[in-house]
Amino acid sequence: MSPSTFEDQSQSFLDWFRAWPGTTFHESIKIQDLRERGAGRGIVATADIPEDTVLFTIPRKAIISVESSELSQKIPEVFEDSTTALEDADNEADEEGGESSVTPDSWVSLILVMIYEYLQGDRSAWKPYLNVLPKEFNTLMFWSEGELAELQASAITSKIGRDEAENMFRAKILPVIQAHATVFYPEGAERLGEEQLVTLCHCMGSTIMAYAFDLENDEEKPESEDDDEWIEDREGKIMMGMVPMADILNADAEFNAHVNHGEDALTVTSLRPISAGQEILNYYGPLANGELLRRYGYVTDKHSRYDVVEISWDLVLSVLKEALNFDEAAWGKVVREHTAPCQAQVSLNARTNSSQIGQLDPEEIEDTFVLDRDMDEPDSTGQCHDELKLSKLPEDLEGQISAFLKAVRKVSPETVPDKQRRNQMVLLVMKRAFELRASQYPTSYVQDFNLLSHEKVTGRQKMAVAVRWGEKVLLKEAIDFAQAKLDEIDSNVEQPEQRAAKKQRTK
Ligand SMILES: C[S@@+](CC[C@H](N)C(=O)[O-])C[C@H]1O[C@@H](n2cnc3c(N)ncnc32)[C@H](O)[C@@H]1O
Repeated sequence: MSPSTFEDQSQSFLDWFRAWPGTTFHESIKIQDLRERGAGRGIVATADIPEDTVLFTIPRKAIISVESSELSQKIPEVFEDSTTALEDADNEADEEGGESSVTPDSWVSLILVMIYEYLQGDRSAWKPYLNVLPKEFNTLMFWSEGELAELQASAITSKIGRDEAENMFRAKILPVIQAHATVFYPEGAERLGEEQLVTLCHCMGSTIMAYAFDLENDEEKPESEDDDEWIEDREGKIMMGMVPMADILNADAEFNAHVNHGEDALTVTSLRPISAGQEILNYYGPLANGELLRRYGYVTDKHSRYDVVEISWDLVLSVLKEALNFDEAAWGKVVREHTAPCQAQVSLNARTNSSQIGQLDPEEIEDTFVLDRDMDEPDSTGQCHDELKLSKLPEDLEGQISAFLKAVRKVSPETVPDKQRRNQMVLLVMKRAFELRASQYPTSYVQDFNLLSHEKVTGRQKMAVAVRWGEKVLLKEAIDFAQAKLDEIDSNVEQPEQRAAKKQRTK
């Protein structure tokens, strides 16, 4: 019988883990209930731990993957190369949120394996581990319309892809399960209906998104084709797996442990001394809070260093249009000058020359720009040292506005008389675009700050406010930064009276 309480499940999972040949679990760590702060289970130090200590070891055999699950032996044709039913021509499977380094096949394969193991119930070798995997998720895929609305103008709402994921499940997962029902369902087990299967696919897809690892080959070993069993021998298709215990670790943008991929086992080691009571933390990468929420269903203060705001070129164009105040004919001419690969470009026959005169191939025009702080990643001990501050504006945006103003100069030389004025206009346009972008969020920076600092919001709403507030902080920094640059230009520009005084002195 399955253990019923949270603690019993943790204990039975730990006992099961220890029973695998080759596992280790350091005596100074324990699995802890962290639900009070919304972090599920985690692993905490019970005594001081020195740097470079092996905290636990997971033999590769204990990992759930296409290699280890008996499913791939029962229906090998499904997991075989090229002719397989999983072959993905249109990359739809990636919509569940897969990394670009991980092919859709890896996702589909692991979802199938996880569904198979789940349906086996007590017969699965991983049952105690499956028991501690989540049944409910805070990832954006599971938020209601009302909850998503709390994210306001954050671009993360356009990246959830629930429908695309569902289409992929129906196209690639359900047919395999239905065609091999006798394999997937143990004898006498109740068959799931289509909607139940889709729900199960969502559950497994989201578990994989938040828990699975890319199974790297042994880091020390040179790559060789023969014994490279952990990397599929298809281009860039890294195998994914569910790694028991490594995925009980929570994570943050500053962390103290690292998962090493060895030949026969994965080991988790401390990157620096860890004091008794401290949580052992892994690292998911330099993710903005919006992205962390989408993939993992939580946010942290430390991840706000990687926050991003998307700025659309359409918004920037609207600022340019308002600022230039051209009539429609002149505006149309500028837009054509800016974008069309016109005669001048053809005769110049060189991209550098064409961009010098403000012309860009329509395909070169960026639709969206990303504003971020371009912060360094943590050092080798998992710590960050740089100051949380925006230190430059998006260069690609600056370049595209500048190219546009060169086109303006061609149509109306007096509007952009020289380089200095152009630089000033670029900054004015960026600043205005950032202000307009901030105004797309219905609440202000200050209102959100009050909601958070006075604990007026909880749960999903609190996480949504943290995401949108972080984006507003970034926009405010960008507005202030552009203004400081404008002030700098102003203080360097000689006023007519200064020029006259200088002339007088040199007489
Ligand atoms: C790999 S699992 C870690 C173990 C997980 N806490 C559990 O109970 O199974 C990743 C999930 O843990 C949670 N998590 C990880 N790091 C967290 C953190 N710093 N704060 C809150 N929740 C966190 C999120 O729900 C995330 O999707």
